[in-house]
Amino acid sequence: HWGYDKHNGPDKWGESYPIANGSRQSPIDIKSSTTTYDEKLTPLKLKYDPSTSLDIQNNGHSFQVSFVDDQNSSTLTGGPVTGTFRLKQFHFHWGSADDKGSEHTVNGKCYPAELHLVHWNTKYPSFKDAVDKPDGLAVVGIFLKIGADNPKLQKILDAMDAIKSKGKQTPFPNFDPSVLLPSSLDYWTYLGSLTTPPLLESVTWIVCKQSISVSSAQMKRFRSLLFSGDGEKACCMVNNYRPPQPLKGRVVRASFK
Ligand SMILES: NS(=O)(=O)c1ccc2o/c(=N\O)[nH]c2c1
Ligand SMILES: [Zn+2]
Repeated sequence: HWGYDKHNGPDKWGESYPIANGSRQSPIDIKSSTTTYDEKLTPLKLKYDPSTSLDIQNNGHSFQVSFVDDQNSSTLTGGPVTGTFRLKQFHFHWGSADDKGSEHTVNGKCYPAELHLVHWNTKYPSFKDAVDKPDGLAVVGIFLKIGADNPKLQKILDAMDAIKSKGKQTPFPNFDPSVLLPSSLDYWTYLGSLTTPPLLESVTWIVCKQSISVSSAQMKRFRSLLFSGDGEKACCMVNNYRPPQPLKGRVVRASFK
């Protein structure tokens, strides 16, 4: 099964998922000097209802908070997208140390972690129907930068003891993902893919320019999660990020000057 170590990691994914070498793969390095400001880009509108948060789980390659998505209660509209996208889940990617861990990079700079808020296009009946369509998903990426303890992460960190190993899940009610958003929603946007297998080229990426903070101590707690399941040889969940992929002629637009 795919993973992030030498024998099943990103360099090997192409053997089972040939789209790994496709024309719109993610993540990418965002070279700010080659992005183009697009005045037609409207502000991102994120409307989240905390009562839609459901549970938090360790799925063996990250941990994710899932949301009830049978109504337009938590949505993304505006920005580069047309129509209404529903929040399905959010998750993170991080490194084994503070000098790496993000998937997107900015002018070659890595961040210690990256948050992904995953939304699906309601022109399709469900996430499963949307996940393989070229306009199926919109993922908001937010960088985490080392700084002061971020109190907004506390609820997530406190739930980690209950989901230490692969397959563990626990209720996670009344969580408002808005608390994880940076103060400015200026963004870069480009057409890309899922950054994990099946690497489907269905994502409109919306990467925020402004990061949120996380402390080194808080990052250490992310790294205490396990890729492995109970009874398996313990393997720390670290470096669960795909490196930047070729741009292949794509344009990255900026919502800001
Ligand atoms: N890491 S990512 O590109 O945000 C992402 C988002 C949703 C996803 O669903 C997946 N399999 O069903 N992989 C995946 C990756
Ligand atoms: Zn992700």
